[in-house]
Amino acid sequence: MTNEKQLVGEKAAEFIQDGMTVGLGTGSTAYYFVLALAERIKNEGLKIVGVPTSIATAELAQEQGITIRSIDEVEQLDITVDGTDEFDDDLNGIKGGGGALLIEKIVANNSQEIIWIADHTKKVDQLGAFPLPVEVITEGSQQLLRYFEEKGYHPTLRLDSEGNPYVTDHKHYIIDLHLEKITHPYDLAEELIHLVGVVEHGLFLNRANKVIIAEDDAAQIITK
Ligand SMILES: O=C(CO)[C@H](O)[C@H](O)COP(=O)(O)O
Repeated sequence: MTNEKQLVGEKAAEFIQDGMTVGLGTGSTAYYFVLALAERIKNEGLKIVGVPTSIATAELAQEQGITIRSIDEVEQLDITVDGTDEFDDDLNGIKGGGGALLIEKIVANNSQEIIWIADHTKKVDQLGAFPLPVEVITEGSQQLLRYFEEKGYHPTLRLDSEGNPYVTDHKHYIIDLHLEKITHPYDLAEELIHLVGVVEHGLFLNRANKVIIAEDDAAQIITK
C-alpha cells in the first residue's frame, strides 16, 4: 500500500532550490518532507537554511543534518512546506492538530510561497469536521472554555497522553472547538483573534498557494 504521506513529502522536496530559506512544517506528513529534503542536501549538495515550526521538527532537522535558524534569525522565507488537517476548494485550511499552529502561522506569514502536503483524507467540501484548535494562555483558559460553551462551539481542553492539559512549545493550552461545519470561516477567525487570552487559532485562510495531495497512488498538485 502506498504511503501517501511519504509520497507527497517527497514530491514537495522537488520544489526546493539551492540557496532557499525553507519553512519546515510539523507533523507526520512534514516528517517525510524533512527526510526527503535532507536526502537532496546530502546527494546534491544543496545549500538550504531550514526554519522549523516546532521543537520536534527542529530536532528532526538537526538529526538529519539540515542547517536550521529560528524565524527571528532570517529576513524572510522563500517557501514553506507543511501538513494540514483539512483543506477546502479555496485552499483554506485547519491546522494545529499537532499543536504547532502558532509558529506554523508565523512562518507561513513570512513565506513567499506555501505548499501544503496532504494524504487523500484531508480534502473536504467544508471546513469544520476536524476540531479547530485555539491556542490560549493558561490563565483564564477556564473562562474561555465557558465562553465557547455558551457560544455553542463545543470546546474541549486538549489533554496529553497522561490526561494532563496539553502544553504547547510556547507553554500555552489548546482548546479544540468541535464545530462540525464552519460556514463563515473569515468571521470566525476575526472573532477568535480578538478574544483576550487567545494567542492564535488554526484557521489558515488564503495562505496556501499549492496543495500536493495523494490521489490514486500519485501526487496531484492543486494550485490556487
Ligand atoms: O498543523 C499541524 C501541526 O500543528 C500539522 O501540519 C497537521 O496537524 C497535519 O499533521 P499530519 O501531517 O500528522 O496529519
